[in-house]
Amino acid sequence: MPSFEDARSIIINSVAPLGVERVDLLSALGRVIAEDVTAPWDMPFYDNSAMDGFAVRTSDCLEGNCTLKVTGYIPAGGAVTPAIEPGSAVRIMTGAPIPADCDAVVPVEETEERDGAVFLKEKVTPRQHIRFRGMDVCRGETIITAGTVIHPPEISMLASFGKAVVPVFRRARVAVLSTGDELIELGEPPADGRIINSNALSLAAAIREIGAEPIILGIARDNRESHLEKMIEGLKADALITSAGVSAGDRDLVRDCLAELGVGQLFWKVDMKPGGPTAFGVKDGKPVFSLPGNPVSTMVTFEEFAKPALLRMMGHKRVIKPYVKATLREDARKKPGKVHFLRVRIEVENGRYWASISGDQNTGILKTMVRANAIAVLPKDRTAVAAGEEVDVHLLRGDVDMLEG
Ligand SMILES: Nc1nc2c(c(=O)[nH]1)N[C@H]1C(S)=C(S)[C@@H](COP(=O)(O)OP(=O)(O)OC[C@H]3O[C@@H](n4cnc5c(N)ncnc54)[C@H](O)[C@@H]3O)O[C@H]1N2
Ligand code: MOO
Repeated sequence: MPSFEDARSIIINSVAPLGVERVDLLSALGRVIAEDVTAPWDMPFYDNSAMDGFAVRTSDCLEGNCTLKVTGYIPAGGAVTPAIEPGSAVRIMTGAPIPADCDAVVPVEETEERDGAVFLKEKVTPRQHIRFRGMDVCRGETIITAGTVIHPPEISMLASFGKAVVPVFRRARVAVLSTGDELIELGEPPADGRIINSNALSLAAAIREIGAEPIILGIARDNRESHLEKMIEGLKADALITSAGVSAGDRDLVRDCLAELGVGQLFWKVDMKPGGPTAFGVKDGKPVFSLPGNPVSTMVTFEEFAKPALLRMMGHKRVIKPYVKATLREDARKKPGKVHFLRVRIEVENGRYWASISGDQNTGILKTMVRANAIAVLPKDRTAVAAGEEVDVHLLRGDVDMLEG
C-alpha cells in the first residue's frame, strides 16, 4: 500500500499538460501561458514625459533661475512635435511625446508661469523626468515565459504589447460520477435510506475553483450496466472522478467496472485516513480517480490527489501544496500505522499559525469540515501529538491569514 506521498507522486507522474488553445486576453486570467512571448516593439515606444510640466533643453538653462518662452502645448496623445527654438519651452503633459532636442522635463511645481514665459525655480538635470524609448522593455525581449500563471500584471504587460489573443494550456474537462443506490439528486425530497448526492456538487465546485470545467454525469446505480454506461461517458472527458463504491462493500463495483473498460489501476488503498480506500488508474493517458464516498473523504482526497494532477494537466508547474507549521492548541490522539489528515481551524497570532481541532474527526461528520480551514497531517507512527507541538498543515483557504477589516 503506497504512502500518501508515494500515491501523490504516482498520480502526478501519470499526467501531462493538455493541449494549447488561444483565448482572448482576459479569459487567460488564472491560466498558464504555453509559449514565451516576446516584445514586438520597444516600450515605451517613444520618449515621453513622466510629469506634467515643461519640456526644455538643458543647454538653455545651465545656470539656475532661467526663464524660457512658452511656445507650445503637447497633451498626452498629442502629435510628436519638431525641435523647439533655443530659449523656449513647451508645456507638456504626462505621457506626451518629448519634442526633438528637448532633454528634460521640469515639473509644473518647480516653475512659475507668467506673460507667456516660464521661470524655472530649480536646477535642471539632463534626462530628468523623461521615460526613454525602450527603457522598460526592448523589442525582442521575452516579456512572459512559457509556464507563467497569468495574473493582472501579466495581463497588463500582454495588453501593452497588443496581445489580444494568447496561447494557454487547455482547461481540464473533468467528469464527475457519483455511485450508489441510496443517492437522490438535490431537489428531491429526503427519505429514510436516501442521501442527497452532495459529492457531485462539492467536487464540481472544487474543480471549478481551480479553473477546470466540471461535467456532472449524475448517479450510477449499483449495477454493472449503469456503472459502465456512465463511465464510458466519463472517459470521454480529460479526467474522470468517481465517488463511493470503492471500499470493501459487496456492491462496490467501481474498480471492477473501470478494469473492464481498460483503466489500468496503479494503486488501490493508501496508507492514510481519511481517504484509505482511494484508487487511481489511467486509460490512454487519462487519469481516473476513484475517491471514497464519505463527503469529507471525497473532499480531502480531491484536495490532496486530484487537484495537483488537474493543475499539472492545465500547465501549472507548482502543483504540490507546501506544508506550513502550526502549533496545536490541544492534544490530538490517533491510532498508529496511518498518516492522519486532521481537520483543524487555523488562527494567526503575531505571525504564527495556531491550530485547533475543528471537532469530531469521524469521516461521517461534515460540519467539522465546514469549520476547518486547514488539514494537519499527523505522522504515521505517532499515537498522540501534544498541545504546544508544531504540526505540518495544508491550508485549505486563501483567506486563512487575512485580518478582519
Ligand atoms: N469493511 C470495510 N468497510 C469500510 C472500509 C473498509 O476498509 N472496510 N472503509 C471505510 C472507509 S474509510 C470509507 S471512506 C468508506 C468508503 O466507502 P466507499 O467509497 O465504498 O463509499 P460508500 O460505502 O458507497 O459510501 C460511504 C458513505 O458516503 C456516502 N456517499 C456516497 N456517495 C455520496 C454522494 N455522492 N454524496 C454524498 N454522500 C455520499 C454514502 O451514503 C455512505 O454514507 O467505506 C468504509 N467502509
Ligand atoms: O478513508 Mo475513509 O475515507 O476514512 O473515511
